[in-house]
Amino acid sequence: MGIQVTSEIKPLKKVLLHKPGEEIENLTPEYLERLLFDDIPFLEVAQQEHDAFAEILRQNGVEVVYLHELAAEVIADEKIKEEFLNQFLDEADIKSEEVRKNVYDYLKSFKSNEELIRKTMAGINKNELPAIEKKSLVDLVDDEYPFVADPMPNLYFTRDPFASIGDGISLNKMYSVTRNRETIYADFIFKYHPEHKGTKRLYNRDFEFSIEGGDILNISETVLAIGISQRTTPQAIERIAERIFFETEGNKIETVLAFDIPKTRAYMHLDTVFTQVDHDKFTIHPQIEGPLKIFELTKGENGKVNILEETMTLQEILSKHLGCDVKLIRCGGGDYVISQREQWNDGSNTLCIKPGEVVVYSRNHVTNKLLVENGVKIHVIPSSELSRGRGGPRCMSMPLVREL
Ligand SMILES: NC(=[NH2+])NCCC[C@H](N)C(=O)O
Repeated sequence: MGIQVTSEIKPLKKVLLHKPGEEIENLTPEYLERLLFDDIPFLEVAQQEHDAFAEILRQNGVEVVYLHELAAEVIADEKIKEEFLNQFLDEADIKSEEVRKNVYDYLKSFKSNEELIRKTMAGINKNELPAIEKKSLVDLVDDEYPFVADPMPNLYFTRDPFASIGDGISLNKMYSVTRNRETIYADFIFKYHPEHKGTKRLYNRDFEFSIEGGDILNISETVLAIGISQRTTPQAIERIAERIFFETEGNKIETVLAFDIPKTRAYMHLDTVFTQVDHDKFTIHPQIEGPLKIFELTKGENGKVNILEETMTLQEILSKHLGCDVKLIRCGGGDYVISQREQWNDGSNTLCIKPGEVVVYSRNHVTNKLLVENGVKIHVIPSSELSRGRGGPRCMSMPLVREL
């Protein structure tokens, strides 16, 4: 079936996850900020929490597939493996030819493709490779830095490197250098995996401007919402609208709604400030109620995208495009301290698995109680360690198939 996602809430059938691995143990205080973490999770517990997340999904009829497994299946073909290794090495920012050669030999020595993929994700420490004789200036200067290839600790946020839209994907150009390498895996899966090759690309990783999956919400079959955020640029949104309206076939989307949101870490993606939990209900960051600046992009004449600017409250804009009176549930109930705390721990980032049923983090107990009071069924997962990466259940999942 490939990709089939036309909503945020219709019953989830198949989802892509990544269980955090050794990449988390390669975080050190010095590089936390650049790697977009605020703390170092305890891996063993993070993995237990992640397993609990996957188990709840399975118990609710969702097929769970893992990123490293799909990628390993792709590189079972020797020619594709070669291409993958070269791509990985090209983008790993390896400073010298000799080191590159050593990394290549090292990766080639892995017997298991899953372990090989895991290694590319985990990062490669200098001490895993044979020592080189330091001849070039760069080898001599670069002595302190521990890695020859950086870890990719944000991989467990599978929501961001690509996004399912209808029967296609947006293969994203990421905002940060550290996350841009994550999109190599999806690139190969959508190029070569038997179940996914040939999937329509509404955006591509070699396009110029950044866009991330956390900003992309399938409001309905015909309306796609995208945040103009710290991570996603207005240029990328206009480009994806052109691709949808004029350059690719079979799309049902008639309106791309661009939401102008603050460009700060607490608001990093659109899904950090609101997520849909039922036909007519959303959880939100209380400070996003608006009025907000919204841009409606629609198909115009002669290959031009029409843009209509409006100022509306979040309640008005969502009601208008869903065709019903939408209720907004405030994260933390709107109390300043509680909402700041719970939103920071992704209290408004829930994963809807069917209308009115969501997966939430245990630590956001005030918001969770409010959801229940509002008739939403919650599936609670442990959250001490996973939450340290600043992403919640929606960020940690990429739906591949939802019921139509
Ligand atoms: N869709 C999301 N909200 N993703 C959250 C990603 C968090 C990750 N540490 C980052 O900064 O990129």
